[in-house]
This record gives sequence, C-alpha cells and structure tokens, in this order.
Amino acid sequence: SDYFSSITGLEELLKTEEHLMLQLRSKVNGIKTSLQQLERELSSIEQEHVSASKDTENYLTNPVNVYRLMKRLNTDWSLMEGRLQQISEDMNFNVTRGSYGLSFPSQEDVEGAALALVRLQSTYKLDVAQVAAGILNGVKYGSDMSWQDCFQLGQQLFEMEDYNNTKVWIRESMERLRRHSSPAHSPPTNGPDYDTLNKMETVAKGLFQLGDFDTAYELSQRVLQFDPKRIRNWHLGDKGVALPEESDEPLLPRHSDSYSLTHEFAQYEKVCRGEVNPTPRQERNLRCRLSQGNHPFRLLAPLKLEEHNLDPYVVTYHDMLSAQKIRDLRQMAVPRMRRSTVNPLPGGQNKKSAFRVSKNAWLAYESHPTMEGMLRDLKDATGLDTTYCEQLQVANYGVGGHYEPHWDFFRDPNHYPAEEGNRIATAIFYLSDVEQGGATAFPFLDFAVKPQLGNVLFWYNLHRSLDMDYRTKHAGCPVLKGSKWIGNVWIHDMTQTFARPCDVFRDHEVSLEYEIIK
Ligand SMILES: O=C(O)CCC(=O)C(=O)O
Ligand SMILES: [Fe+2]
Repeated sequence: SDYFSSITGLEELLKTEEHLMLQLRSKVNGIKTSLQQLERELSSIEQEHVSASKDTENYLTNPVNVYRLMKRLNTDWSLMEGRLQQISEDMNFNVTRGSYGLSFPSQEDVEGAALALVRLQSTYKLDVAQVAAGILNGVKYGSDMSWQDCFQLGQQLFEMEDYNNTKVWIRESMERLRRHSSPAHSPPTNGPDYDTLNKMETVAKGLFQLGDFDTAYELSQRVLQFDPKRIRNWHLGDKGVALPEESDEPLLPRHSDSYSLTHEFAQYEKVCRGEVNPTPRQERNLRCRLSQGNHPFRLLAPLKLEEHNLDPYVVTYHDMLSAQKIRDLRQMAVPRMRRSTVNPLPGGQNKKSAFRVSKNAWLAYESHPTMEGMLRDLKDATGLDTTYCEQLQVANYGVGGHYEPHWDFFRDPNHYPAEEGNRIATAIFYLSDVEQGGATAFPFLDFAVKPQLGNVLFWYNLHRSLDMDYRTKHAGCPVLKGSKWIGNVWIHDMTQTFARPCDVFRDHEVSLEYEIIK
C-alpha cells in the first residue's frame, strides 16, 4: 500500500503492469493460434458436409465416405470439443491471484491519488478543463483524459463525499462526451459496461439531490442513450422528464478539516502559488554574497550564501552537494523508504496522515562519507556544533505529495532527549529539482524557496533564548510536476552555547502571536 505517496512506489506499479501485459499478450496470442487452427478444421468439415448434402445418395453409397462420416462423428467432433475446452481454459486470467509477488494499489491508494489531484487543483487554482487536457499551468505534459477518465475520477470523489469536486469533474466528463461523441440521439458506438452505467445512474441521482440539475439531467440522458431499458425503473420528474429513482438518504458533504478553512491556510496556498512578494522594505536588507562561513578553507572555496530573511534567519547555501553524491544518497535511501508519519499529540502514536504525503528513510551519518561530509560542511557554514543531530532523513514526494504547515521544533519536551535539547535549526538539502510546485513555503514570512538540486536551505527554529520561534512555520507545497527529493538535517540545541549564545534579553515575544492559527 501507500503507492500514491512517492515516485519510488509508483515504479513498482509500472512493473506490475508490464508483467501483466506480457502475460496477457502471450495468452491472447496462444488463443488466437488455437482459434485459427479450429477455424481451419471447421471449414474443412463444412466443405465436406456441403458436398455431401449436394448429392446425398451418391455420397452415402461410397464406402470411403461412409467411413469418413463415421470417423468424423465418432472422433473428430470430440476432438473439437477438447480443443474448445482447452481454449476456454486458456482464457482464465486472474489478475491478482496469478501474479504472486506483484504490487497492487489498494483502495486507499486510489483514493490518495484522487485526493492528490484535487489538492493540486485547489492549491494551484488549476482549471479542470486544462488538467483534463494534460496541461499544467500552461505547459502541455500528458495526453487528454477521456470522458470515462473524468467520470471515473468524479465518481471516485462522489464516493469520497467530496461533492464540490464531484460536480466539477462530472461536468467536464459530460462536456468531453458531448464534444467527442455523436449527438445524444444517435446510438453510441462503444457504450459503457453495465457496472459503469450503474455508477452513472447513482451519480446522477446524487447530483439531483445536490441541486446540480443540468449535469444530473445530462448524465441520466446519457444513461438512457446507452441503455434505454433502464427507463422502466425511473420515475417522472417535475417537467415530465424521466429520472432515476432518488434515494431517500440525504447527501451531506464530508466535513472538510477546519485548518484548510483558515486565513492562515489561504495565505499558505498563496505563498505556494508565488502570489505574495516580499515588501521592498523586507527585501532591501537581503543580500546574496560569498561567505567564508566558519572555516578558513572557505576563504579559498567561499560559500554562495543567499539571504531570504534576517529575523528569523533563513538562508540558502548554493551548490553544497554534487549531482554524483546526490545520486549515491538517493540510491542508499530507496530500499529503506517508508510512508512518512506525523506525531500530532504528545505521547500519541506516529500516524500516516493526509497532512504529510511522502515517503522517507533515516540514514546514519557514519554509514557513508558523503553524509559525514554534509554534516562537516554544515558545521563549517553555520558554526553550529553537530554532535546532536537526528539521523539524516531522506524524503521523496510524488505528484500531489506535500507537507502542510508545521513547526520542526517539538512543543512537548517528552519528544526529544533532554540531554540533546530541542531542534534549534533545520537544514534541508535539496536532492532534486522540481519542475513545478514543491517549494518550501513560509506562510508567515511571505516567501517560498524553490528546490534546486545541491542547495541547502537553513534556518533557526528557536530564538537565541531557546524559546520556540513560531514565525518559522513552514511547509512543503504540493508537487505539481516532478518528483521532489530532500535530505533533512535537524540540529539540536544542547551543545550550541558558544556557537549561538543567548542575547542579554530574552527575545521571544515577537513570535508569540504566530502560535495561534488564524
Ligand atoms: O518538503 C519541504 O520543503 C519541507 C519539509 C519539512 O518541512 C520537513 O520535513 O520537516
Ligand atoms: Fe519541517
């Protein structure tokens, strides 16, 4: 399960499909050959029979013919029976049972994939007609979706009780059917199967109840066009139009989670879309410069530092990791990747969540020189002591994968070892580019950072006083196109007394107002 949460899983599914394809192809070819043989034998009998019927008397007075007729009926026909039996046995093809060891998506996967699409639609304000045409933000990628594809997605969303999106996709489906097929009154060439017709009927009923009469009417007319007999079980509606019988259960839209309705969430989505720009006053103090960091070697090989924000301090170090090292890292991580979890309540179980859709693996720094080098470079760049770091967390987000706004520090001291302290700083190594979407967004700071292979995004989660800095709330925006890889380094505070000493005054009040969700 969890195939929808990252690209690595999806490759398995392609392999499954390839296996099934090859199997079925060889079956179909085998059946074709047997049928051709059967065809030849049958037509030779037919020929013989025709010539016998033309002159029955002459035929039956010839002993050879008599013998052949006997033999045909006695043996040949039962041979045919056997052949046919064999063919029908060959026709058995059980997709899941006959494919031991193959990966299949679960119902949860299908739902996850539908949710991802809807998430992208709403975060990036995508036009459904464009998405269906395979166009993302003006770039044409895939092929068009058929009316059936759109209907299937709409129907899936209907089952998931996401009625607003149901309407949008069913409308698109009908629009496509109208455009690509014959007019409604002429008989269709290739109609949907019985099961799909049932689903169309159910969704049509639902849309009536939801008040989308036009789409419901069009959908039900299509059902009749494909299967006119169904009208027998329908009733006459208001304007003398036949409608599928309504069910009496009212449709209540699924309770959408309250966070997605907040002003804060709207701001987050804006930042993901790149709709907010830092004010000139904010930007005036920001620089891109060469920095020697905290190590004399960096005089020779200075760091390319880009400041995003000074308080709280958020910066990018450019070109910190070569493409080759990144390839090695990702390779090490792949076999260990598991669905990412979140830990929402103190003492609670880590849980899979729609809040965070990705896969990750934890790797020990000591296990490879590349990772040791990453820590060393971080230390040189920031001056922080790296004695207390969690293992490197490599994460992969597939299309629609995301991580909703959160803080990296732990609010409950039980969540970190007392001798290590809280997560004072985060460094995200970008292990890939992302074609569209997937930025790291800071909704309270009004900017987002686009992943760029080899760069490191670094910030302090805590004030100098080690109080939590609530302004550092951040998120991984949904990936619109591409596959996003990151390596998270979390540095803890216990050994930073000299690296980042506290101020004379406790400086945490500025961030307190950001603790409350607005
Ligand atoms: O994916 C991102 O850009 C952010 C990831 C993140 O915040 C985290 O893993 O804690
Ligand atoms: Fe984070």
